[in-house]
Amino acid sequence: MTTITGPVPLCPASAQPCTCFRPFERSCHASAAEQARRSSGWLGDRIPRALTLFGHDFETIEVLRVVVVAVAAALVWFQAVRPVAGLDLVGVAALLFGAWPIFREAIANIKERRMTMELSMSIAIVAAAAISEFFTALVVTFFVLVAEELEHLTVDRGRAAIADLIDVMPHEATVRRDGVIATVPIDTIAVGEHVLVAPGENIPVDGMISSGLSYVDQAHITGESMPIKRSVGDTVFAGSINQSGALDIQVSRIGRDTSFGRIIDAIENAEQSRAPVQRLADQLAGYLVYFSFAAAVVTYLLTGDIRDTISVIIVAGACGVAAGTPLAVLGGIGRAARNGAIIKGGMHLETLGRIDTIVLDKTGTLTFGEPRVLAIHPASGRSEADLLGLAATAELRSEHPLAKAIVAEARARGIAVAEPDSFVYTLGRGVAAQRGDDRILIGSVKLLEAEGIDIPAVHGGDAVSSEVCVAVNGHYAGSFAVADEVRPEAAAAIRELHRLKIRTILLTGDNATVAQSVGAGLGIDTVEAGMLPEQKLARVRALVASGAKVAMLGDGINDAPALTAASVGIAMGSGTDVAKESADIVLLANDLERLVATVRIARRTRGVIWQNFSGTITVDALGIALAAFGFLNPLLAAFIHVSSELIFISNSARLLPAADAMRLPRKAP
Ligand SMILES: Nc1ncnc2c1ncn2[C@@H]1O[C@H](COP(=O)(O)OP(=O)(O)OP(=O)(O)O)[C@@H](O)[C@H]1O
Ligand SMILES: [Zn+2]
Repeated sequence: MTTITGPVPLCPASAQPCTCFRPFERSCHASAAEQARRSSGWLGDRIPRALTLFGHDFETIEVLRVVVVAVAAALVWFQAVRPVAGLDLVGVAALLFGAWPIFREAIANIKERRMTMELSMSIAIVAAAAISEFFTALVVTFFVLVAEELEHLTVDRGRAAIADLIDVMPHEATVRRDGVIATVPIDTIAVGEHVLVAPGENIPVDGMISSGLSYVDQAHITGESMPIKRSVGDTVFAGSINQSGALDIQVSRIGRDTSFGRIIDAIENAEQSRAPVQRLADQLAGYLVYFSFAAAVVTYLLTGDIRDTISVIIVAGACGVAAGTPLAVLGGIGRAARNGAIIKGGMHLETLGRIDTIVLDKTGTLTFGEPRVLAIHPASGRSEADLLGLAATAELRSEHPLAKAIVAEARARGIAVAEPDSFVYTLGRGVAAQRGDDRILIGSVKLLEAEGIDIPAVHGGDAVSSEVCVAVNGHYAGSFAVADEVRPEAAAAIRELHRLKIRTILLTGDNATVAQSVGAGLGIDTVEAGMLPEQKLARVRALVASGAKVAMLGDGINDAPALTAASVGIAMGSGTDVAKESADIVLLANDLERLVATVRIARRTRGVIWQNFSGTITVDALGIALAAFGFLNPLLAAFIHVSSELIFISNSARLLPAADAMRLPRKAP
C-alpha cells in the first residue's frame, strides 16, 4: 500500500528526480557514481556506468581516463609509438581525453573569474605539452585524476557516515484506525493517531506511549548508550529502537518536525550553509594560485628555465583547505549529532569552538526543571487545601515548571482544580487569574510587590527551594516552597568547562538565596538572581559587546531573547519549543557533559582546519622556493602537491564519526 504523494523532488546535485528514498525526500544523497550506476549503461548496458573497485564505487569513464593516461605515459616513456610529423599523437590524444575534466573545469573557472587549482594545473599541463614533455604532462594529469578520485571517496565517505544516521528512519508505520490495523507510509500519518511498534522495530514518530512498556534505545537521538525504560505517559522519539515490548504510541510529531527530523535538517543545512571559515578557505586557495603564478613569472624572468617555471605552478596545492574545510565542518557536525547535539550550521560550530564565556539558566538547565512542592505556608485563616486549590486554578494553563508542580501537587492531594475564567502571564514574574469573584495573583515576591501587596517578613522559603507567593483579592494568602533537583552531572560539567578556560555565569529568574546556593554548590564563577527576561537579554548583550564570545544555555520561553543575542545560543532538548527555535544548537541529550563534549568537538574541528591552513601555506611556500631554485622537477612537484593535499584531506576525515560508532562507549561510573 505504498503511495507517492506530491511531485517527486529533484536532487540538487543531479537535477534528476531524487532516486534515493530517504525518509524526508528533499535532496538526493547518492554519490555521482551511485547515480551513474542507476542510470542505464553504455552499449545497451553491456558496460555499466559505474564500477566497484576495492569496495568503492567509481564512474567507469573516470577509471578509463586514469588507465588511458597511465598507458599513454608508459608508451611515451618507452617511445613505443613514433611521432608523426614531429607530433606525439598518442600523447596529444591521451591528454585530450584524460585531462578533459580538468580543462573543462578550468574553462568554467575562467568564465567565473575564479582562480582555482584546475586552472593552474591546466596551464602546467599545456605548457609541458607545448615543450613536447608529454611524459611530464601525462604523469601530472595522472596524479591529478587519481587525487581527485581519492578526494571524492573521502567526501563520499563523509556523506555516507551521515546518511547512515538518516537511514534508521522507517518509511512505513503500523497504525490503528477505527479499530483496523494497517501499514501505511509515514507521510500519511496524522498527529493524534495511534501507531503500533513491535519489539525490535524502529519508532517512526515522536509521541507519547498510550499503552505498553518497553526498553527504548535512543542512541541515535540523544547519544545515550543505555536503553531506558519507557511506559504509559512517557515520550518516545522517532529514530529510536523499541527493544523489548509492544508499544502503542500516540503521535505528536511526524517527519521533519520530529527531533530526529531536526537532526537531519541541521546536517543538510550544514552541507549547504558555508561557514565563514569555508569562505576563508576558498579565498586562501585563490591567493595561493595567484601567488604561485607570480612566483612562476619571477622564476622565468630570473632563470629562463621553463621546466622550473612549470614546477613552481604545479607544486602549490590548495585542495587541502578548499575541500578539507567543508569536510571537517561536516565531520564536526555529524560527530556532534551522534553525541546528542544538533548544530544548525557550520557557522555555529565555528563560534562554539571559540567561546570563552557560558551563560547558564537555572531551572530546567542546571536542574531537571521538574520541581516538586515541598511545603505549603498558608497565611493565617487559610487552609493548605484552600490555598493549593486557588493556586492550581491560576496555574492550570501555564507551562512554567513551577506551575506544573503546583497543579500536580493539588491533583496528588485529590483537590478538584477549577478552570480559571481568564488569566494573564507575565514572563519572569507569574500569573494573574480570575475565577468567579476571586482575583488570584501567583508568582515572585516582585509580582506581588508590584501590585502593592504587603508580604509578611517571615513567609517560608529556605536556601534550596524557590518560593512562589499567592495573593487573593489584594491580600497575601500564603506561599509554596518548591524545589527542583540539580542534574547529577552538572558539577562535573562546570569543572570541565573551567578546565577549558571557559567562564561560567548563572542568570536566573529565581531569588538570590536559591541561586547562590545552587551556584556555590556547582562552583559557578558568577551568580546573578532575580533576572527578568529582558535583564537576561541585556546582560548577554553587554557581555557580547565587551568582546566576549558568549554561549547561552537555556530552556525556557524567558530565555529565548538571550539565546538569540548570544554569540551562540544553546537550548536543552527538554526545553520549550520557543527556546529550541531560537537556539543555534539543541542539546537533545539534555546532558551537560554532552555540552562539554560538543565544545571539545567544536574546538577540535577548528584545530584541524587551522592545521590544514598552516600546513598548506608551509608546504606551498617551501615547495615554490625549492622549485624556483631548481630543486624539483615537474613530476616531483606534482607528487608533493597531490600527496600533501591528500594528507590534509585525510586530516579532516579524522573528524567523521566512524560508521560503526552508533553506540557511544558507556561513561565510566
Ligand atoms: N507560572 C508561574 N507560577 C509561579 N511563579 C512564577 C511563574 N512564572 C514565573 N514565576 C516567578 O517568577 C520567577 C522568575 O521566573 P522565570 O521563569 O524567569 O525563572 P525561573 O524559572 O525561576 O528560573 P530560570 O530563570 O533559572 O529558568 C520564578 O522564580 C517565580 O517566582
Ligand atoms: Zn589540488
